[in-house]
Amino acid sequence: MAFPSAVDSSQELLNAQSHVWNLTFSFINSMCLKSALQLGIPDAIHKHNKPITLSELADALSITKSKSHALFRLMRVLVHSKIFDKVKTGEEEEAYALTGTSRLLLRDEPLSFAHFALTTTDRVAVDTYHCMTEWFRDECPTPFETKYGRDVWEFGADDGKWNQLFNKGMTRDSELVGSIFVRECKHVFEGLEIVVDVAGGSGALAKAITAAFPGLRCVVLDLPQVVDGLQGSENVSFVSGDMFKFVPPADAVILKWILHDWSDEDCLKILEKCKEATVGGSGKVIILDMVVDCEKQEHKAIETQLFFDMAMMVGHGGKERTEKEWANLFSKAGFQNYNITPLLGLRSVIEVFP
Ligand SMILES: C[S@@+](CC[C@H](N)C(=O)[O-])C[C@H]1O[C@@H](n2cnc3c(N)ncnc32)[C@H](O)[C@@H]1O
Ligand SMILES: O=c1cc(-c2ccc(O)c(O)c2)oc2c(O)c(O)ccc12
Repeated sequence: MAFPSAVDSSQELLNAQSHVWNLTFSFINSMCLKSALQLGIPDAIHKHNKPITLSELADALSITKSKSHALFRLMRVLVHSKIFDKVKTGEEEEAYALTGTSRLLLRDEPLSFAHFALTTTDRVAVDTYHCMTEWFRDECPTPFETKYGRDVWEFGADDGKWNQLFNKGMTRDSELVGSIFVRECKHVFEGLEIVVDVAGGSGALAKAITAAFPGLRCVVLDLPQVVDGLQGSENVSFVSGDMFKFVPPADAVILKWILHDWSDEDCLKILEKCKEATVGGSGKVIILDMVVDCEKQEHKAIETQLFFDMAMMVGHGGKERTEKEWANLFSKAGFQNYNITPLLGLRSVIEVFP
């Protein structure tokens, strides 16, 4: 039998096969996480107040008796991927406990990541990856459009369930990011009286900012399906509209997790509207997004950024950008200067000045 030319020993062949097996089954990690969230495993362990045994967990989740061995196997994968911990509670007995990761997955915690994980693993999003190959050969802007015949925002206007799931995931992320942003980046808000959060979703970031800086007013601009019916407050107001057409005037404009959704061409249009909005072009734009760096970061962080980049390509026709790509964009949009402050894990605050 002829071996492929790059594989010149049995050991290398077996390693290569194992590597391919691992990659082809990698989606199982996402699907096990999704199932754990849908079954409510993190919440059941939390509610138990101490490590929970398999049979206690099966009872708490109302698992069909004959499936309890399947639950053991699901938990084994989740312990392996460090979502849960397995601890000894007696001579023989073992029980499951939460880890730092699963604490973030509790549904009703203020900074829960559960809704976000349920959005990215939802069938609506996952099915688009099956269309990547078809998309490479068709004329559609994104695999999302190859699959659904319209873009993700038009889809959200039609599909209330997806719209709600997506917005809830974003809201929780903005609560998490907002709490850190206002604590770590006070300097960003100095001298500002009114800011617009462009495509600011349901206003979670605006609420965090105005709570931390009571002298500040924040206008949240987003599409009708997101902001219609939302109640403002003394310092937060909602405007329904299209950021490609009009951005309300302000001292500064915030764009959190917006520009990575769009192509360079669309980003230039958005930045142009933002520039016009900042008092005749003299205010700054505050961007919260990733700055990709494939040299300085460690392997897993790079992989996460590359996954995000694919998600942006598949879902939106957007991309994650390196500092050089950001700088290029700012210069083309007519800005003179920028300043990057790493904020939270993989994301940074980028202040852009006219
Ligand atoms: C990825 S979400 C980010 C939401 C929010 N900034 C956050 O980080 O939680 C992108 C947002 O852009 C909004 N959006 C998309 N197209 C828009 C447009 N043309 N004008 C205004 N908002 C838009 C979506 O409705 C959505 O809320
Ligand atoms: O994790 C995300 C996932 C997606 C997403 C949407 C539709 C899809 O079909 C898809 O495959 C992925 O959208 C995001 C987004 O728009 C953000 O700004 C930030 C994070 C995400």
